[in-house]
Amino acid sequence: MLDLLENPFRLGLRQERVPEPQILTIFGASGDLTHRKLIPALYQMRLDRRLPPEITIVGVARRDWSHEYFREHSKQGIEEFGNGIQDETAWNEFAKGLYYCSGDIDKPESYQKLKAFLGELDTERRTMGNRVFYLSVAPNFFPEAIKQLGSAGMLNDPQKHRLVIEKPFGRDLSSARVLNRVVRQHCQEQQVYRIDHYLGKETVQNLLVLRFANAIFEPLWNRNYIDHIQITVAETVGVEDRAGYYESAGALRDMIQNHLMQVFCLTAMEPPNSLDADSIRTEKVKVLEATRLADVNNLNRSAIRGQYQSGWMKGEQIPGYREEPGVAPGSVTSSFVAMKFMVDNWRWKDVPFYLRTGKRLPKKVSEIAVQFKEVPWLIFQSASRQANPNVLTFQIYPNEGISLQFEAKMPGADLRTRTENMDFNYQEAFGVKSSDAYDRLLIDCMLGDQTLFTRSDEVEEAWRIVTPALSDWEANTDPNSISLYEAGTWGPLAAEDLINDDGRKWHRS
Ligand SMILES: NC(=O)C1=CN([C@@H]2O[C@H](COP(=O)(O)OP(=O)(O)OC[C@H]3O[C@@H](n4cnc5c(N)ncnc54)[C@H](OP(=O)(O)O)[C@@H]3O)[C@@H](O)[C@H]2O)C=CC1
Ligand SMILES: O=C1O[C@H](COP(=O)(O)O)[C@@H](O)[C@H](O)[C@H]1O
Repeated sequence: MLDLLENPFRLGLRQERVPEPQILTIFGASGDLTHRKLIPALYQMRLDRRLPPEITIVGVARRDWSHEYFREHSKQGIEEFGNGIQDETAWNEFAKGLYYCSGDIDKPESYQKLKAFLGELDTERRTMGNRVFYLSVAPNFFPEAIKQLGSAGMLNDPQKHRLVIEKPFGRDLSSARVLNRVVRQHCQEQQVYRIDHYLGKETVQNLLVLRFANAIFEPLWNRNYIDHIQITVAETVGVEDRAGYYESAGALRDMIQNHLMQVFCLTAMEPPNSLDADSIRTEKVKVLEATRLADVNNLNRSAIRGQYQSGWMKGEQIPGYREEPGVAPGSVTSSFVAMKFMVDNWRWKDVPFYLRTGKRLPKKVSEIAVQFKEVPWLIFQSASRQANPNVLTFQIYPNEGISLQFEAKMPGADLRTRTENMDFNYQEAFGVKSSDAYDRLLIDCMLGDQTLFTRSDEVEEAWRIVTPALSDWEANTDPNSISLYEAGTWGPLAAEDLINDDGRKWHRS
C-alpha cells in the first residue's frame, strides 16, 4: 500500500493530533453497539496509530465476564464486523489494554468498585486520570448512570472527565428536559458529548464543506432556486433482535428525531461564523427554532407512520413486524416515518423538507436530494418530453459522494436533451474508504472537540418539532391506525400521497 506522503490522492489526510492517554469506560460492554461498532473502531484507530499505546478500555455490564473473555469477545467482533485483526502483535498489545469490570448501573457499589479499579489502572497504564464514560446502554438507564457517576465523584473534573451519551436522548421533550437537568446537576456542558453517529459520516460533514468552502452553491441555496429537499434513510434490515428497545422507540425516536434531523440542520442552517463547536451548534438551534411540521391541524399532511407486514425480499419471505420475536401482536410501533417540515425564515419560506426513514425497504440507502426549480421556459426537446430539474444529491450510503443531475445535449442534429450526472465519489477521489463514523467521533471526544456532538438546547428543539405527531401517535393505539406496507416496498401509500399531493415525488436512487 502506498504511504500517505507518496499517494497524491491522500495528501492532507494525516490526522494532526493524537489524544492523551486515557481510560474509556463503556457501560453496555456486552451489547450490540460495543461489539459491532465501538471495539472495531477503537482497534482500527490504534492500528492506524491515531490512539496512543496507553489507551485503556474498561467494559462494564452485568454479566459475569472475565478480562480474558471480554478480550476474546472483542477479537471476534473485530474479525466479524471490523477490518479484521491484521497484525497479531498489534492485537496483543491492544488486548492488554482491554479490561472488564462487571457491575449494575442501578447499584452504587458497582461505581465504588469501578472507581477503585480505574485508580489502579491509572498507575499501571499511565493514563493520568483522563476518563471518558460512554453510556452505550438503553436510554432509560442514562439518568441513573449519570447520577451515580456524579455521586461517586467520577465526573468532578471538567478538564479530565467526559461523558458520552448515546441516542435517543430522552423519549420526548419533557424527558429530554429532565435528562438535561440531571446532566447539569452532575457535570458541565463542556464535559458532555451527546453522540449522533450520522454526524461522524464523511458525506454529512461534506455538506458543510460543499456549502461553505465553495462560492457557487450558497447563492443558489434558498427559496429562489430550490424547490424542495428530501432526506431519506432507508434500511433493508428489520427490527432484528432489538424489539425490547425498538417497541418503545419506533422510527421517530430511533432515527428521525436524531439522525435525520441532524442532517436536516446541516442542510438548512445559516453559515456559522467559524468551525468552533458553539458557532455551529448555535446555527443548528436557530434553524430548528424556525422549523415546524407542515400542518399540525391535519397530521396526514405532515406526518405518516407505517409498519411493515410480511413480504418478499431477494426471494425470501420476510415476517411482518408484528410477527417478529419480542413484538406485541397488536403493536402500533412505527418501522417507517415520513414527515414534511416547513422552515419559517427568509431563506426557506415555502420550501418543504421531506424526511423519511424505514426498515424493510427495498434498498439500504441514505441520501439528501436537493431539487432545484424547473427552468421557466424550455426551448429544447427533451427525451422525457419535459426537462428534469437539477438535483444535487449527497450520497451518505452506499458509495459516499455527491452528484449533480443536469440536462445534456444528445448526439445528433436535433437539439434534444437527456438527463445526465456529474459524480464525485469519495473513495475514488481520495483513494481511501471513508472511515466508520464512530472512529471520528470517539477521537473528537478524546480530544475534547464537541463540534460534531449535539448541545442540550438542540436536542430539546428537535423534540419540540416532532411533539404533535408523537403525542397523536401515542394516544392512538388502535392497531388499524397505522399504515401498513409490504416488506420490500418503499413504505405505505400514505407516504407517497404526502409528497404526490404537492405535485412532487420521492427521489429514487
Ligand atoms: N446497536 C446499534 O446499532 C445502535 C445503538 N445505539 C444506541 O446505543 C445504546 C446501546 O444499544 P445496544 O448496544 O444496541 O443495546 P443492547 O441491548 O445490545 O446492549 C445493552 C447493554 O446494556 C447492558 N445492561 C443492561 N442492563 C444493565 C444494567 N442494569 N447495568 C449494567 N449494564 C446493563 C447489557 O449487558 P448485561 O445484560 O450484561 O447487563 C448490554 O451490554 C442504545 O442507547 C442505542 O439506542 C445507537 C446507534 C446504533
Ligand atoms: O442509530 C441507529 O442507526 C442504524 C442505522 O445506521 P446506519 O449508519 O447503518 O445508517 C439503525 O439501523 C438503528 O435502528 C438505529 O438505532
